[in-house]
Amino acid sequence: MKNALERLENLLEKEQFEKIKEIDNPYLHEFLAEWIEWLQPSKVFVCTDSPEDEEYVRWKALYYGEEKMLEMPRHTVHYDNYYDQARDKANTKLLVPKGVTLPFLNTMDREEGLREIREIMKGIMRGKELFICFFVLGPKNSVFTIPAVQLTDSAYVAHSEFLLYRKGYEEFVRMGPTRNFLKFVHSAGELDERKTSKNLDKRRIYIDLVDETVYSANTQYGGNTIGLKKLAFRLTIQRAVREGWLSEHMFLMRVNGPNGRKTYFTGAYPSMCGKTSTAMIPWENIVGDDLVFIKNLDGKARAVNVEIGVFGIIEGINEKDDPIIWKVLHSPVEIIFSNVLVKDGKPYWNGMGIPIPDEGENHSGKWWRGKKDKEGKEIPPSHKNARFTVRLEAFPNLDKEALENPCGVEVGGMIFGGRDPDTWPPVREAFNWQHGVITMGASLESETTAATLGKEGVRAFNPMSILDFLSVHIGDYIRNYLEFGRKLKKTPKIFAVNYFLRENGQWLNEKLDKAVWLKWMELRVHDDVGAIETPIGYIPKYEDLKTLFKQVLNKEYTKEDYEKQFKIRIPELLAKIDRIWKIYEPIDNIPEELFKELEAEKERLVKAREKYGDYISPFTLLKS
Ligand SMILES: Nc1nc2c(ncn2[C@@H]2O[C@H](COP(=O)(O)OP(=O)(O)OP(=O)(O)O)[C@@H](O)[C@H]2O)c(=O)[nH]1
Ligand SMILES: O=C([O-])CC(=O)C(=O)O
Ligand SMILES: [Mn+2]
Repeated sequence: MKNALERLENLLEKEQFEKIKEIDNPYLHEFLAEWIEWLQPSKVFVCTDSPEDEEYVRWKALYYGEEKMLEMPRHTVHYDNYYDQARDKANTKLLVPKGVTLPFLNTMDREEGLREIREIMKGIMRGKELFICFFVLGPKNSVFTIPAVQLTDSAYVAHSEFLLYRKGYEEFVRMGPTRNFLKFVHSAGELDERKTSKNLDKRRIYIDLVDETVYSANTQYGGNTIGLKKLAFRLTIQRAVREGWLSEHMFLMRVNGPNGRKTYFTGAYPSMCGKTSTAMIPWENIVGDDLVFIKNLDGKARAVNVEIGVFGIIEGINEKDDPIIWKVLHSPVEIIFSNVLVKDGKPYWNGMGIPIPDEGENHSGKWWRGKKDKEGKEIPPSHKNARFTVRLEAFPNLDKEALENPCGVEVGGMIFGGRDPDTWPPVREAFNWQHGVITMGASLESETTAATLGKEGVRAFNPMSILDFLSVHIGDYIRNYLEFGRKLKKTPKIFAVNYFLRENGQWLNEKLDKAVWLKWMELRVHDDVGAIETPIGYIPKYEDLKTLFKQVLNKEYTKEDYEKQFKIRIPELLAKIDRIWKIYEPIDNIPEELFKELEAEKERLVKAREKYGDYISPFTLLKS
């Protein structure tokens, strides 16, 4: 039997083999040889960190038709199959050894899963080119760095990764023999004439938690295919919980306080619930918009962006609400638009605030206004989950120093939030770490969105905004969070926000109001303003918000708006605690602190109701 390197020498052209040989890692060689033999591509390309190799991938995405050029230089468009527009939860499974049970999670017996996915992927790359790419998660040369290798037959996926992640070939060369890397094997499968995945009935995303490998087949949508994004996320959550740090679905941003003070915030909101739009708010600075690692360094919580790019939702991006993104999307920096409407080489999307053509090409193929799909549903110009992929360096508001710092930035505040129509106020601060982790993070609920296949607008339990990505027992995950805070010398303050309060079908807040909540939280981190104590935490005083609304947005903030937004809604809050309690109660291995915190919060609410009634004005609490 030949060793792996000898097999690779036979499988690869000389030039490609030389690149692999540079990396002295038998575990990598074995993995590559095994999978190249199994996938049977007709051609293999190995990407080093050189600009030429990246250029090759970019060119191949056009050559194979997975991307098309747009009018603006460096802009391309990519389409996913009409039925492949979001993360496929049903076919995404965690492969676990027999006997392991993980509440809420979609698991499958590992042996059986591996057998099935291998069967699906056998020879799947015949006639296709395989790209082998190396990246790292987090900054290079740092305690946060996690290397990963991606095998894919989609030049679009590889291209996306070049925009979203730091290159890692040199890191693999430097590391030498180690098993300490994540592995991703993806094939878009057979493509139709539009170059979109055809065999959606065989779409599978299987996550092998034992071998830290993720397999993805017969799909192209980024959330199902970009290995280092949500696929790696399952693996890094497992590592984080084992090793005592946090791997989270969060943005990371700098909020600018008085006198040049810089305060960093993370924000965990579920998919399509405002991470990107918050981190991109004018006046502040973005570090990241989706994935964050947080470690205890010298007793302080320090955070890094896992990525260097944005795979952001394009719907609703307009010049007024999102001036920064708007400008970038109209400048000749490298961008992949996905699932938007294209007419005469220009991209269009729903809610862009300018007239949209009545025909063109979109995620359904040739499109005209009024076109219906097979289900009889009218097809909008762009898909709700249509996205843009771009490097952060394109943004003038990027905090470059924070992005590049190998030690990350100190976290001043951590925010949790979701789509909640009727229960939580727009912003509030937790009494302490445990109170925040339990009643804000672990109690998060949010209405479902188009980021996943299935029904939208259904209120769903989504602790820490990671339920779709969780890969460990929820009890272990929460326990790790609590312990992480206990070990810090200084804990970040915890906040909860809600941008989505509705009354009679009307939003109670405008999109930019969040700018004011951010400034308030920044002041609270440094104890610069007071607050009103309520049964569910501290809320802002009217006077402080009035000042901030004027300062930040030049808006008059009325007492009526304040009262409507910040009244304490006792029946809804109690009903929510009941729901959350019932979710956790039957599960074993939930930390007892969780039930204690919920019980205490409930008691405070019941007492307040006895004293003040069902709906309490913040002015009433201020006086008491
Ligand atoms: N009503 C309302 N909608 C908002 C607000 N902020 C963001 N949105 C909407 O939320 C959706 C976008 O959220 P993003 O910020 O792109 O989502 P994200 O959390 O980054 O999501 P992922 O990339 O899927 O993880 C868009 O449809 C926005 O219009 C707000 O303050 N009010
Ligand atoms: O991963 C994706 O598909 C995009 C994303 O950020 C999310 O869904 O949270
Ligand atoms: Mn996300």
